[in-house]
Amino acid sequence: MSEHFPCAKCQVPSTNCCSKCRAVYYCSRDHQKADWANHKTLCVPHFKIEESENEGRYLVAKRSIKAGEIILQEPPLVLGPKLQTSPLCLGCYKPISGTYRCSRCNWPMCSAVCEESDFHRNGECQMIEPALVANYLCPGNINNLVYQCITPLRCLSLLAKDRQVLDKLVSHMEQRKGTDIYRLVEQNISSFLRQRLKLTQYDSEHIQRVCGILETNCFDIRIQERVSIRGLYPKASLMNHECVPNTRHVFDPADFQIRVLATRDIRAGEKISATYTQIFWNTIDRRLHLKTSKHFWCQCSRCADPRELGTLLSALKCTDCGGMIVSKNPLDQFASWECSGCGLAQRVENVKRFHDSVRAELKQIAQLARSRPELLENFIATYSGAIHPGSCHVIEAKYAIIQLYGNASQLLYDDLNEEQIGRKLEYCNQLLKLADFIDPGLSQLRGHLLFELQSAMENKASRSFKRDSAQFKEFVKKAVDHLMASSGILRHEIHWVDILEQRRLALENILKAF
Ligand SMILES: C[S@@+](CC[C@H](N)C(=O)[O-])C[C@H]1O[C@@H](n2cnc3c(N)ncnc32)[C@H](O)[C@@H]1O
Repeated sequence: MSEHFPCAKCQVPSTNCCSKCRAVYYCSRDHQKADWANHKTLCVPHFKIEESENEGRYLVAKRSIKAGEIILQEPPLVLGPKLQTSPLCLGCYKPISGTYRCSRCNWPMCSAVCEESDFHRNGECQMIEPALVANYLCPGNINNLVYQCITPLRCLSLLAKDRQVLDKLVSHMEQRKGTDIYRLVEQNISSFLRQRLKLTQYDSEHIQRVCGILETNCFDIRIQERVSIRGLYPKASLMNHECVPNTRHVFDPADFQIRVLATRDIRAGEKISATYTQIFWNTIDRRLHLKTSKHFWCQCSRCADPRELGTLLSALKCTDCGGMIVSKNPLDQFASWECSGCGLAQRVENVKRFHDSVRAELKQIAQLARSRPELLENFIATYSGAIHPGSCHVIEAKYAIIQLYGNASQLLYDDLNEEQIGRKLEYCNQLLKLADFIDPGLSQLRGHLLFELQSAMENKASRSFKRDSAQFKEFVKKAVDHLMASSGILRHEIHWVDILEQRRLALENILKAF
């Protein structure tokens, strides 16, 4: 995962950077010391922590940051299973086979190496009696609910210094009281820890606070398809939300360090932000999700603009005049909607109901799409007319097609016809234009879209090989350009490194053969 940059003193490729500013690299401590006289005037950290009444603490750029720069990198404070999880190893977090158990506490794990992992050894392993573990985790009948307790237990067992960092994170205790999640924590975690596992030293209020901190501040970390865990990070968890974020983050699979990267140039004084929602969701859905899960109403520039920065993701088509119906004030969840052409008014409840029904339809179709992709294509055709081609629902359907065509079994490039490949290319280009407004620069979304564009373009080239050699060469060159742009973004993610290299070699060979 570590990238190499030239040592500021001798230019030898190095992976160790100045821990204060992270802007320069050194091959050794000696060279770092020798360069200090030069470097000290330039050594300014990327960010500082500020605080406001409305937003709590947040990160602000202390100096200008270039797109692609690493803003911060740090190990997790706490790591563990999510509230909803299938049984997994508490060391490496891969699904367990059930044949190995920790020699000290009896939890199902993968191996002796996993049972020595720090979070397990210093957390639940010390706190739960092996006999009790056996009760709830008998082979072949593992009670998944027990896994909900692991990450809170790890928080409760932190050493004093780390506990101080944890305690400063927001828990939203007051807002959570009386909610479903509060009741769930009471039943499944607090009572379980105190009554079944006899951990009576922790009162219910304390356990609730820890669970609130986890819900508010955790990052989702993907382990493999359909398996993810959660992690708290002392500084990265202080990034506030914006619906057009200026960072993305990646996790090192070896030690789960987070690395936060600037996706575009950030000016000194600008907030350093992440997104807590799905990027294609419309304004109503994003704001409601943030209010229910993170307890704030987003007021960012994308939310405040009825036309969503010109993308019209949320807009509906007026059935009277064909104009666009948008909210009169998106920051007021009760405000009515109005057609910009004829002034026709719509109650917000009707708009929500319509969006909900279209979303439910798409969800159903998406489950069948691997075997029946034409359902997605029909959905796109229908709602491009009934709403408009840039509606959030149409965009999500197009993104689903991009991911299926050329990747899913039965829908590999050899299974597709030229029209289908043409549509994948068209959708990639449309979504890249959209990304320039809502997730610009070196975002993961743009990285994925460019990668998909590259593969579809290469396939188009292969198909034109016999027909038109000039066109073939032009398509391959385009594919190479898209691959380079995609590599510039995705090379930070370890599972992409080999894939990108394979594609590079494949395209190089195609060009050589030509
Ligand atoms: C992961 S924490 C971020 C750090 C937090 N601000 C703090 O003081 O510790 C998420 C919480 O920060 C606040 N927050 C994040 N983004 C915000 C925004 N754009 N506007 C208002 N509050 C925000 C909300 O209280 C949210 O639940």
